[in-house]
Amino acid sequence: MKLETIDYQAPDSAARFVQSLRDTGFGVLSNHTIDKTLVETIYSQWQAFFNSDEKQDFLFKAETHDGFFPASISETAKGHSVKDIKEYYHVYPWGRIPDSLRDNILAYYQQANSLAAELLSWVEMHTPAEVAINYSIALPKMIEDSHKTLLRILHYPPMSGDEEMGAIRAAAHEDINLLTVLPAASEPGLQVQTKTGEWLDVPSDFGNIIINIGDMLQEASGGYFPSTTHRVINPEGMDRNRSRISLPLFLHPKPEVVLSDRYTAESYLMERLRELGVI
Ligand SMILES: O=C(O)CCC(=O)C(=O)O
Ligand SMILES: [Fe+2]
Repeated sequence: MKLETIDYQAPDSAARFVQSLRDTGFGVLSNHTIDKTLVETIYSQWQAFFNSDEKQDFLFKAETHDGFFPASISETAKGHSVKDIKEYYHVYPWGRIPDSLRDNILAYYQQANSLAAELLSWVEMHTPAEVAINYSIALPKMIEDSHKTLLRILHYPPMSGDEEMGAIRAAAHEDINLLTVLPAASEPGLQVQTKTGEWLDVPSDFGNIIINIGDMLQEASGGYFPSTTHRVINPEGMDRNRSRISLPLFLHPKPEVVLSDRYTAESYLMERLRELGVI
């Protein structure tokens, strides 16, 4: 298995992109619509925010899940017992955002959300009829005006040397949502698991956009589109002293959207959050 980078502007990009999602759960796009300078500015602004004490004024609210999640309460991946080495901030357009960071991060949210809607229409277009018949509504419609789509700014701090045994930046997991869109992070480390169990580096050239399938699309497509396991490994050598910032947008349908005979988006999300121990 190989993850090749697909030129978003190429004539056959939609077909190649959807084939890549189908084969690996991942797709990597170059030459896309997201403003790279904006991403760079966001990385440096949020690095400064995570380095400051201001983050403590934005501690997440348990009822709404917007705001800052410190490393001490950050996630333990499903099936794992050791916490990930990360802290993060949840941005929703309706949620709390520090004033000085608001304009850029919301501009990014809009850009990533529109690209994601287009990519979902590519997925819809290249879904075989016998699978598409089970989509309760068109995939791009599922996320239209959704208040649930979440932009997470992740900060993986430099390694201190006293991390818990076995802890890594992000333990192996699958995403819960429909699709995840993220710009290649400020440092490498993201890996995807192949069908035969090996770990493959996701190309991390700055400027590329990485897209992966989440469990909700797997559920809605009756398993046709696989939600693949991925993780973020710890840096080695001199890179241990470096932080890593990444910016995944998790596309979530409106709560009432029917995913399958078994689940709506809301019932699916609640079940998964309970398993994660975050509600
Ligand atoms: O930091 C990354 O590159 C990926 C993070 C991730 O997989 C997640 O937050 O679900
Ligand atoms: Fe993930």
